[in-house]
Amino acid sequence: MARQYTIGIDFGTESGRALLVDIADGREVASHVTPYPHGVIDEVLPGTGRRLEPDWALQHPGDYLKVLIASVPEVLRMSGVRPEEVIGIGIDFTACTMMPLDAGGTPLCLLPDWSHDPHAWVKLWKHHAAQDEANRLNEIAKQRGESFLARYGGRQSSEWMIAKIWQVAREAEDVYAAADLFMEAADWVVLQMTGQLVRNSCTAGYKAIWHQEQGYPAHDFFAALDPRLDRLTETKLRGQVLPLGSRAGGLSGEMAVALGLRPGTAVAAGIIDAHAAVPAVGAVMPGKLVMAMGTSTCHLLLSEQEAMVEGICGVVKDGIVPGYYGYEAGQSAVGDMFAWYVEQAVPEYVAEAAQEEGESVHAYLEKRAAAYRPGATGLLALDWWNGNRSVLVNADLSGVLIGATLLTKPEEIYRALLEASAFGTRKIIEAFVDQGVAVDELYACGGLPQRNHLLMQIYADVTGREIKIAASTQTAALGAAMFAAVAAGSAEGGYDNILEAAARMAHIREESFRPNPENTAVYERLYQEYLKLHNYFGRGGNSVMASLKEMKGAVRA
Ligand SMILES: Nc1ncnc2c1ncn2[C@@H]1O[C@H](COP(=O)(O)OP(=O)(O)O)[C@@H](O)[C@H]1O
Ligand SMILES: O=C(CO)[C@H](O)[C@H](O)COP(=O)(O)O
Repeated sequence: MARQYTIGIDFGTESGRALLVDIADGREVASHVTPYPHGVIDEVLPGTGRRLEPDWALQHPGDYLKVLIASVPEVLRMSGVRPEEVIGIGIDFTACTMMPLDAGGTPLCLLPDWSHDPHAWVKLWKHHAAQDEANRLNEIAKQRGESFLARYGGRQSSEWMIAKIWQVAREAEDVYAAADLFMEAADWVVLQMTGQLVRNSCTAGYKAIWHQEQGYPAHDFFAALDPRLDRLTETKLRGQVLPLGSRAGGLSGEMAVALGLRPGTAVAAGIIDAHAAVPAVGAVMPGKLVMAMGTSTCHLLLSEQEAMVEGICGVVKDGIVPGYYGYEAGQSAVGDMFAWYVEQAVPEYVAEAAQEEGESVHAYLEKRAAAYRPGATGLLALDWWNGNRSVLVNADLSGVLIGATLLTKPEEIYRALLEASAFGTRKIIEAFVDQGVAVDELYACGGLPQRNHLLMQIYADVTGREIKIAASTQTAALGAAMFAAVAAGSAEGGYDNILEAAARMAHIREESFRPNPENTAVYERLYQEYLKLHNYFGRGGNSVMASLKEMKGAVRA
């Protein structure tokens, strides 16, 4: 039988990558990465010289199209696969990464009238400047007893759709008025490929308070937030919400030419990047916690029950795999926090020594940090360099390091940061377990498990659990390629559902990380200290971090 392929495209924080996959067995035939030319725009708005305020993080939508146009033809060229052998294309995206569009579907930032206004640009998932709106939204929803809050761990995050839209309405009323639609970047790219205005149930469910049976919250909730938001859901958020694995449409003629594929090739509804990784490691049944570890970490878990778990990002029925409640929790800086240390804080001699040894600063520090036993550094950190996503859901929180002395070495601090991120994950696991949502096995995927073995061993030791590692280094793209095979359907040689696709296409590595009982015992004690710090700075009205942030804003203004 002729071979058939799908292409999964993973739109990450810094770059997008296309992966061409053989759907018979998930073999990854070719992949190609296109860095976003504009990267993450968090200091100066392009073309204007205008400085952005702290906590802003924007992107250029043209960069996403560059990924399509550069990487898709490239994987076809590298593999020699013919267009007629590609039966589907699927995308996954960071989320909530959203933008305002005009009535023709053009992002406002691409129009000369609006390009000077930061609110016209794509707000990346880690844009945290809508914290005020998120705080107010949470207060109002709580006062009104809105039942949706329980599905989001009790709080909506500043990273998500409604807070971000409300920030536009409050700070740039003209941009808000000019926006015909607000769209997730995932859905906008699908719109560009197919001409179909559809939304996917994954971003709508996790990021925009949409519920499969109840839809969006009622008008009076939005009106209570702000009269301008009154009809938001049937105007600027309109569009049919499609379940995962649906065929959003066929590739348009123009896009087919640009990408080198057949017109009409099935395009799947989009999915959040981290969520796409779940089928890609085969974790399609309850109790398997998948950690998508990169710039940030997303924790994904399936369950047969819906429970109120503190500070989770959300629980969405059928949100990852049909038939189960899909839970998401997360840490908003993981790789980013290590990168901050490596790029901003290590002394020059470390960078020079790493260069002399022909390795990256990460690898150099990892090797040296591995020489310490748990507890030997005397350091403890809170991993809140980009706020706390779970379980405190507060972007105003910031990083802490205690125990430093005149003798503290850079590799010890590096190790303390790795440990802090592991403690953050353990806290999340405990939040699930405390509510009776089972966590039986851990799976890790994303860039970090492949790059940093010490990190993974620390995670196994801190959580006291074995960690299985994805075989693919492109799990999100592989998951997107699986959903593409489902969107194509069995009639075209694809699959009828994601369980079938996962049974054939998912792989994990033979090697896993197992906890070392001696290390686990020491980490148990350190974790209890971590909890004290966590609760001191994160709960009970302690406002140290918020005050510092407020003062910084006021002094810089
Ligand atoms: N050896 C390493 N140890 C720890 N962190 C690393 C290492 N190498 C890169 N990183 C960090 O990993 C993150 C990138 O992760 P990756 O999964 O590739 O990307 P993304 O999250 O954008 O999909 C960056 O923040 C980078 O600084
Ligand atoms: O919040 C998210 C998912 O819900 C983001 O998509 C995710 O955190 C992006 O991270 P990364 O760049 O590490 O893939």
